[in-house]
Amino acid sequence: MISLENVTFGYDGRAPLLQDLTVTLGERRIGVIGSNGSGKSTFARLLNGLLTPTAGRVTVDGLDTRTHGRDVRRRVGFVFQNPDSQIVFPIVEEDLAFGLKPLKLAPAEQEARITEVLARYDLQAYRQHPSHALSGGQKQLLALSGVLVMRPEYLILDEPTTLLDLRNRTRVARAIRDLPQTVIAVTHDLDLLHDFDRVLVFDGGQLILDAAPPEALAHYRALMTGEGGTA
Ligand SMILES: Nc1ncnc2c1ncn2[C@@H]1O[C@H](COP(=O)(O)OP(=O)(O)OP(=O)(O)O)[C@@H](O)[C@H]1O
Repeated sequence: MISLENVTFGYDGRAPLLQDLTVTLGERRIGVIGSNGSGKSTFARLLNGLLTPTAGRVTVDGLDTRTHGRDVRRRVGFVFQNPDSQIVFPIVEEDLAFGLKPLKLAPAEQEARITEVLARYDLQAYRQHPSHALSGGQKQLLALSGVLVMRPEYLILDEPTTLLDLRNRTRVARAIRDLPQTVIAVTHDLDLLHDFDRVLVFDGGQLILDAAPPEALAHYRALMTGEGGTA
């Protein structure tokens, strides 16, 4: 369970973006939507301690992100919006192996995990390939694979499908559906959210609605298009 208690957060020298936010995230599939600049990525980064609150606290299974940052980041995997911020090694398999290092797995287990995740996203042929020479979508899949291979208990995805074609978008949607972990996905891809358990809608740094997908998506569509009523 991830809990935010009276969380306020502002970037250095700026007025608070999020103010006095209290919310508990326990469902398996939680979507986060809202206009550009509404605070979604900031919210996501608070969930694994990449950012810490200016006031209030965020806990993951009772661990405070401020005081237990390392433990929290081990439990909560984060896939960045821009895969280039995540891919650090020049060769695909090295990049996957790097994330596994701290887990100190037996070599056979490490090998099995890497092979499985590459197969899942059709990247087997790119195992020895330079990471920087992958296409944008393949990089997004590699960034996701690099986190999945560590099997964190929670997974935060910031715009996981922006660069993907329909086949890969479907793959990622299926992966999200089938993963046993809690997944919190920030997205503008509303189709992804239809079978989610819960959707949070942000606007101007405020959590304006916390509801099941039909209600949240209809509200968001009306907000964005200026049309009242349902979607
Ligand atoms: N590192 C930063 N330093 C200062 N301000 C920032 C920083 N990152 C984001 N902001 C500001 O905080 C606000 C919210 O940004 P955030 O990235 O959380 O929005 P978002 O809802 O994820 O947007 P998008 O849909 O465009 O990705 C914006 O006004 C943005 O300019």
